[in-house]
This record gives sequence, C-alpha cells and structure tokens, in this order.
Amino acid sequence: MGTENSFPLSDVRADESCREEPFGGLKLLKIVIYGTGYVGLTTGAAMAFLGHEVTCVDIDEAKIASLRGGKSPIYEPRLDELMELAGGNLRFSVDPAPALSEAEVVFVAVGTPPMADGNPDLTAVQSAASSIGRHLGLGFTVVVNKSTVPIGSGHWVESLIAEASGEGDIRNLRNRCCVASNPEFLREGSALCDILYPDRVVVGSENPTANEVLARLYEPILQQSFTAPWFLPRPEGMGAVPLVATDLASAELIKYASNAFLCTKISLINEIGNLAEKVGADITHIARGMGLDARIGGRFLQAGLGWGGSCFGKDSAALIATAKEYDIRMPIVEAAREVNYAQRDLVVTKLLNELKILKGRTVGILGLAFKPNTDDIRDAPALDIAQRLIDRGARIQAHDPIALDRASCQLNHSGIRFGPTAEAVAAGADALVLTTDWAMYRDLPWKRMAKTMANPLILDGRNFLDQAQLVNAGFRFLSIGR
Ligand SMILES: NC(=O)C1=CN([C@@H]2O[C@H](COP(=O)(O)OP(=O)(O)OC[C@H]3O[C@@H](n4cnc5c(N)ncnc54)[C@H](O)[C@@H]3O)[C@@H](O)[C@H]2O)C=CC1
Ligand SMILES: O=C(O)[C@H]1O[C@H](OP(=O)(O)OP(=O)(O)OC[C@H]2O[C@@H](n3ccc(=O)[nH]c3=O)[C@H](O)[C@@H]2O)[C@H](O)[C@@H](O)[C@@H]1O
Repeated sequence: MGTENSFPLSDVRADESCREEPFGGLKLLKIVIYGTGYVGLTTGAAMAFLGHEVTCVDIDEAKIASLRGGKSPIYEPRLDELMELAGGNLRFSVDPAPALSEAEVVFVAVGTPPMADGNPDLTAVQSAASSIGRHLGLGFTVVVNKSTVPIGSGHWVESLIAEASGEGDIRNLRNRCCVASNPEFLREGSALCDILYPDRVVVGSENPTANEVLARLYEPILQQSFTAPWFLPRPEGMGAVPLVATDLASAELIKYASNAFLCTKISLINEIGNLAEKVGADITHIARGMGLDARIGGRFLQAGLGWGGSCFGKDSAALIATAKEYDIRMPIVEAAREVNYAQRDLVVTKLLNELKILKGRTVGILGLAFKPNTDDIRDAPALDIAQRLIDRGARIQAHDPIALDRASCQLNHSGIRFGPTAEAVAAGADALVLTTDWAMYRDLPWKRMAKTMANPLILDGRNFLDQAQLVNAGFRFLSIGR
C-alpha cells in the first residue's frame, strides 16, 4: 500500500461485537452516522455495502420516513442501487440511543452551513456531540468527524461528549471514547465512486486505538479488496489507496486547504480566461495546453461561470475567518473568491452588450443545480445569476433535468418561472444561458429551439456546447474565456 503512514491492522480490541466477514477475515464494525445528507447517506450506503452494520440517524423525520420507505431524499447517481445492495446492513432512525449503545464507530456528518461572518454554524455538530455523549455505550467508541469543521473542533467535540456523558473530565472519557477527524473529499454527482475509489483517506487522531479502528474500517477501500458493484466499476489501473495519518489539527486543515486549492485553481483559469477573451485566445485550448503538464494537471481547469455549491464558498470563507483569529490574512483565497463571484456578473454584462436593455426581456436558464448529476441548488451560480437579471427587470424561465422539483419548492417566491423542458424555457426567450453542464443539454433540438425564440442568442457559461453546431442551428453564440 502506498501509504505515507500506515497502521498495523492488529486486533486492537478483542471485541466480541466485531463480526468476521467477508473480505479476507476483516472484522466488520457497528457504525452510527449522524446526518443523512449528501455525505452521511452516501457514506452509510458505502459502509453498509462493504458489510458493516450501519444505522443512519437524522433529526429530520421526513427524511428518515422516506429512507425507511426505500426512497432517497437526495439525488445521487446509483445511490438507490447501492442502498439496495447494502440491504439489511443499512438502517435508519430518528432515535440514536439503541444503535449508539453498541456502536464502535460513530460518524458525524451533519451540516455546517456558513454564517454571515464566514464562520461555519456548528449548532448541528454541537447537538450531535451532546447526543453522542448522552447515549454512549459501555464499550469503546471512536467518534469520527466527517463534517467540515474549523481547526480545533475535534477537541471541542470531545469535551462536549465528556460533558454530556456525565464523565465531565475528558481524561475519564478517554477510556470509553475518542474523537478522530476523517475529512470527506467526495464530490456530489460522483459521491459513491469518490468514496469507494478515493485518491486518499485522511485520518487525524492523537489516539492510536482510533487510528487502528479506522484503518480496519477502511481496509477494503485502502486495499481495494472488495468486489466492485457492477454499476460502479473500479477505475482502470486503480491500486491501493494511500492512508494519510496525522494529528487532529492537520487533518482538519487538509480539508480546508484542499478545497481552497481547488477554488484557486478554478479562479486562476477564469482569470486567464478573461484575458484570453480580450486578446483573441481560447481558454479551452489554454487549459489543455496547461493541464497536460503533470505538475499542473488537467482537472479543475474548466473555465466559465465559476464554482458554486455548498462547500467551496463556505469553506473558503471559513478558512479566511479562522486565519483572521490568528491575525493572518489569506490574500490568495480572498482573491479566488473575488474572481469567482465576479464571473457571475459576466452574464449580465454580456447579455447587456447584446440586448442593450434587460428590462422586460425574457432569459431562459438551462441548469439550476450547482453542477451536473446532483439536485443540490445550494449557492448555485444559476440562482445568483437569475437574481441579478431579475434585479435588472428581466423575466426568468428556468429548467433543470433533476433539480427542478427542489428548486420550484424552495424558490416559490423568487419570481423565476420553471419550465418542464429546455424547449419550453427557450420558447419566446430573448436569450438562453447555459449555467450547468448537464450532458442532456449537449444534444437538444437546437434548430427547432432557435426558431421558437424571440431572439436566438445563447451564452454558454460552461464552455460545454458545440459552437459550430449552435451557430449552424441559427444561434448567435457567446461564451466565457474565448
Ligand atoms: N456535500 C458535499 O459534497 C460535502 C460535504 N462535506 C461536509 O459534510 C457536512 C455535511 O454536508 P452535507 O451532507 O452536504 O449536508 P446536508 O445538509 O445534506 O445533510 C446534513 C444532515 O444532517 C442532519 N442533522 C442536522 N442536525 C442533526 C443532528 N443533531 N443529528 C442528526 N442529524 C442532524 C440534517 O437534518 C441533514 O439531513 C458539512 O460539514 C459539509 O461541509 C464534506 C465533503 C463533501
Ligand atoms: O467539500 C466539499 O463539499 C467538496 O467540494 C467539492 O465538491 P463539489 O462541490 O461536490 O463539486 P465539484 O465537482 O468540486 O464542483 C464544485 C463547483 O466548481 C465548478 N467547477 C468545477 C471544476 C472546474 O474545472 N470548473 C468549475 O467551475 C462546478 O461547476 C461546481 O459549481 C470538492 O471537489 C470535493 O473534493 C469536496 O469534498
């Protein structure tokens, strides 16, 4: 295994509740997961598929009811199938007590949404930690934090558990429980592959038992010793997965640093794209020419409207806020954010250049999710852009192949009209903007759509569409960065 730091897989706890099965005598564990969102539910399904006994707990009764009825409350490709394969290993409850009393590993995967000052709201983490403390069993439990939390949170969680458990003194608690950080790097839309076939697993703890339990938990993934589900084949050439074992603070910071790096990479290509456009260059050629340099790498160099979603914005703001507490500035991360949010203004500027007036114009938006293959609309560039256009008097009609229901529920009073198809939002529009690069948008009946528009103008916000095809279909074609 190509580990920087690997743990011996010794039998650290001759615990009767560990069951032998099915990957070469691996000991399976009893796991509780707090939070059945994009991270908790996918992690739960993957762990249960690997044979562990998993109980997913959530305070949202509707989510648990839906899951018990066999229906996932979120859209994630192949999740339903994996949950089905996991079968009886995967259970759901609003009551953590019964499963927690026997749990060997407890994941915390609750939300940490941003507050106005950039810091994440840790209310859900606090309440999960207190609940764990109240219901802790008599055996030894490793509490594993997967929520993205500020540096130092691991120790704070430990103290909350100690307090709620009645032990009070953390030293007494250390005989029954310890806290580790296991940051999550999955991307929505490819979450299950990212969990089963990760680039690395990071585990931060100051407790050797925690490290060994987690190495045991992750062994099938680290060694790639499980039989891949037919619908999620193992990537070609995939070998053993490196395990990075660190102290708590380093693991917590690895998460923020990784997201900051990815944000910065995207913002850099967008900054270059803005110059490329002025000098008559093409950012897609530039990204390819840069990305083939192994030191740079071609991924996350897709220029366009920039990043959105529930994490890049939140985590970059949290990193800046944490640094501020230590009187340190993060000018690179600040600049990455500034560049990113300015990209969204380009839509207004470009449409104004073409249409001269936005008041009373109808703009069709293709894609509401913050990226393809998810129904997540948190900090979706499409919504921000729609609002900026509405503020200038435009009428917005929008479509998304998967996020439409969620968007129409949550944005009921936004003034956006939701169309059942891409063709419907094109009809009568003065412009179309492609905001999310859903595969289905590549092959729309463009010729027919151009004919139904008041003005066949399209802005490809993701450098995704075939310009020649669109021009051929009768569109005036705009893009970002070329
Ligand atoms: N969404 C993503 O792609 C990734 C998210 N993360 C991090 O993982 C954490 C979770 O993110 P998501 O899954 O996207 O959030 P989410 O909002 O989809 O799910 C969080 C769930 O926690 C539940 N919850 C809140 N308080 C609870 C409590 N006391 N007990 C039990 N359940 C509770 C909520 O009802 C909700 O179902 C965040 O810290 C996020 O930054 C990390 C990597 C990837
Ligand atoms: O901490 C998190 O929540 C997660 O955040 C991102 O994952 P995610 O936000 O799900 O999706 P990405 O694929 O990273 O896309 C984020 C945004 O960047 C945009 N993007 C991505 C890549 C690119 O080249 N250009 C670009 O504009 C996407 O359209 C999307 O809006 C990270 O990629 C994950 O590693 C991390 O675990």
